[in-house]
Amino acid sequence: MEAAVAFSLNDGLKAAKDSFFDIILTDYRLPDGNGIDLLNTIKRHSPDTVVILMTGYADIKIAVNAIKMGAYEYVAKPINPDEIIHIIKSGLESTSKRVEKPIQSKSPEYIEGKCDAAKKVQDYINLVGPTEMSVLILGESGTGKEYAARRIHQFSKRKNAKFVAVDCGALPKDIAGSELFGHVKGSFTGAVNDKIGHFEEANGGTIFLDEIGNLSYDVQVNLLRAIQERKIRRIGSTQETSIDVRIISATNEDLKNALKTGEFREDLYHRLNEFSINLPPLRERKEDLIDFANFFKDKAAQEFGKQNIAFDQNVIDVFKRYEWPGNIREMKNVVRRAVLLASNNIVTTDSLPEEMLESSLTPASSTLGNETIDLRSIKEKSEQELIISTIVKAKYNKSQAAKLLGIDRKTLYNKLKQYGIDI
Ligand SMILES: Nc1ncnc2c1ncn2[C@@H]1O[C@H](COP(=O)(O)OP(=O)(O)OP(=O)(O)O)[C@@H](O)[C@H]1O
Repeated sequence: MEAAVAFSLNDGLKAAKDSFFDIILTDYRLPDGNGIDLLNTIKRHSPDTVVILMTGYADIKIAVNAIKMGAYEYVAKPINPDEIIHIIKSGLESTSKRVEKPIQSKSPEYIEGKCDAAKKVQDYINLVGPTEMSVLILGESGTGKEYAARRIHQFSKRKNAKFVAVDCGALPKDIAGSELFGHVKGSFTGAVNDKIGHFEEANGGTIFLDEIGNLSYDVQVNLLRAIQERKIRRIGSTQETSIDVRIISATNEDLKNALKTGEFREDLYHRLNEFSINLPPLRERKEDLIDFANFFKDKAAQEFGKQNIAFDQNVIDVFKRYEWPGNIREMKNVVRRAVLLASNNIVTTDSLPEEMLESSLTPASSTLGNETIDLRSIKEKSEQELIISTIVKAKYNKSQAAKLLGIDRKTLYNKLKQYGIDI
């Protein structure tokens, strides 16, 4: 296998135009653009190329978005060689599987959760599943909207028919209509064959439209017609085909604004939203956090052939304090990576991204708000920050941290208590 190196977005795109790449590793920040620009162009011209995005912590939200736009994986810096090799291998395997894999995939294992919000979600899924209602699932990125949609499908009479998931956010605008409704040969440049769309493919089953906020106005019009008339017309065709598809859609943005500005059609919104379900972010699912962590740990252990892996208590503490902006998906990635890196069967904070440790340690008292800042509070604030960064540096070993700070262990504990730092 050959590798090519490019140092800018333009050089990378040029190389990708000249030859086919199985896999592309790109930084998010490039001198003349960013990795998302690269991803967009690559996915358009070469959908089978696996794209892996490398990113610093501050870009994690962008990275989560990148996954939705078709990136195979994102890797937080600093890059660990074992980890990147593993990801490249599984990325390459995924392309070879993709060729023969039908779009409908078998239902993944599902954690219901026991916190109140999760129980409510489960009750709603049980209730609405067997009906024919269109369901709109709301929730931040990575909260499990697609998983919930599959669950609804499983609880429906359509469970033996197809569940077709379409990420509307990843559909290039100019081909979205053809992807959803199909086209006939010659209807536009590039339409070299007749093609059935996702709606026809899902006939008799359920279609899951993720990121509906991204659908262009034209596609919204066609979608509304498909719902109202239960018929679709392939692009370039005069013939209509009857379809019987249940629609579940999802969005992680507040559509209210798009409705107000007219970017999203209100009539379509009401058709899609006969019933809505709100998925809570992971940071609000404290009771379920450890169940998820253990679930992903066991899965990763199985994947990497490791046995009896356990979390160190400090890891659990960090998990509980961290905000999880990428929600369940982020946890899955963090745990999978940590299990891969774990030595001696214990996942320690050494295997967590450093930035995650730091951000989970910000003490509540560091937000000084609009209070008058006096010399004492400034001194105390820098003392707190120094204590925290030293504890992180000492990998949570408090004796070591005390030594580095030039104080004894007891004084360190007193300071932690005084500042309310719970490590
Ligand atoms: N209830 C669950 N049980 C087990 N794993 C889950 C559950 N919910 C989500 N996950 C895991 O989290 C990942 C992200 O879930 P999913 O793709 O459903 O999120 P999403 O909200 O649709 O994300 P996006 O907004 O980015 O499309 C899944 O791949 C799965 O591994």
